[in-house]
Amino acid sequence: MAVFKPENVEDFYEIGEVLGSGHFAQVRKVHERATGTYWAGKFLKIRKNACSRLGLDRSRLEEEVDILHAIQHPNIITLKDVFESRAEVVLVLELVTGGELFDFIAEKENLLESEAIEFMEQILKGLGFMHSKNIVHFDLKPENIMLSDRVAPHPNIKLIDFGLAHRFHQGEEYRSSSGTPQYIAPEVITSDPLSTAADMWSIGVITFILLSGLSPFQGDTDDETLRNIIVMNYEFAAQHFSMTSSMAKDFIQKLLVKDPSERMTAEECLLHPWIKPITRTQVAK
Ligand SMILES: COc1cc(-c2ccc3ncc(-c4cccc([C@@H](O)NCCN(C)C)c4)n3n2)ccc1O
Repeated sequence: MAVFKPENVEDFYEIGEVLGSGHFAQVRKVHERATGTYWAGKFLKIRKNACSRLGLDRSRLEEEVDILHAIQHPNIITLKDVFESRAEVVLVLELVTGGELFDFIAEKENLLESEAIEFMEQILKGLGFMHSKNIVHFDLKPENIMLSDRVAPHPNIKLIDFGLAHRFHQGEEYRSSSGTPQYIAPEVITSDPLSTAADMWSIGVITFILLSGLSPFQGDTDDETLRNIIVMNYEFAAQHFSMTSSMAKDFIQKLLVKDPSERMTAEECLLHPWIKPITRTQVAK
């Protein structure tokens, strides 16, 4: 069992304002007493025993911490410290101040293709790095993609929330029904073995949203959304995609593929002409 620092987190950090909260977790701004640096503290309630339904399972949290320790990348949030008290664990994380990509899109409705490409390239670099270490996020969505500084001309992307992430071991078969309906791959719904390809489906959905402001499979209920995914019921509606390049639509179509083995990988996405246009000299050859 992983051992986290038993010291009181408040001996080292002044606890500040709430940045956001979820079921069993709250994110707060924290001020490091020794250096004056600001960080983000993710405060998690941990189940007191296996029978309790209140709080998060500790083994799940240990996997999240192991994964965060294993992936140091400019486009993935950095974990600095972990403290544990009676029924609470605190992850001290790199603070990002640009908010969620979700809010950035909401304010702009949809992005220019050039802006979407810049964001997508960074997301794919972080994802490609994770996948190269056999780590899969399993909950990619605009809310879990944050911007370092939204007013910067080229905001830096940070992937967060590895609460559903999994590190695959050689030959392991892994199934999970967790995730957010709008973004989950068909194989998650049908409880088939999962792989890094499940993240690539989510990237297809996120790209569709970045360019149109619409969610390709969203129905009036979660059941309807899941049905739409299984039957691949989506379209590039003319009124929302009339100005979208054919390359962008080709990129999405090569990700929203039912067979996981046929989907583009993160590395293939980074070489797709929508992300990496063929240069004049390449054309001349
Ligand atoms: C590593 O895992 C997480 C990191 C963070 C994180 C890391 C750094 C950081 N700097 C600022 C914030 C922040 C700012 C406003 C709201 C939130 C949070 O409540 N919403 C994040 C997305 N949500 C859907 C998990 C987080 N964060 N959040 C949040 C949730 C996580 O599961």
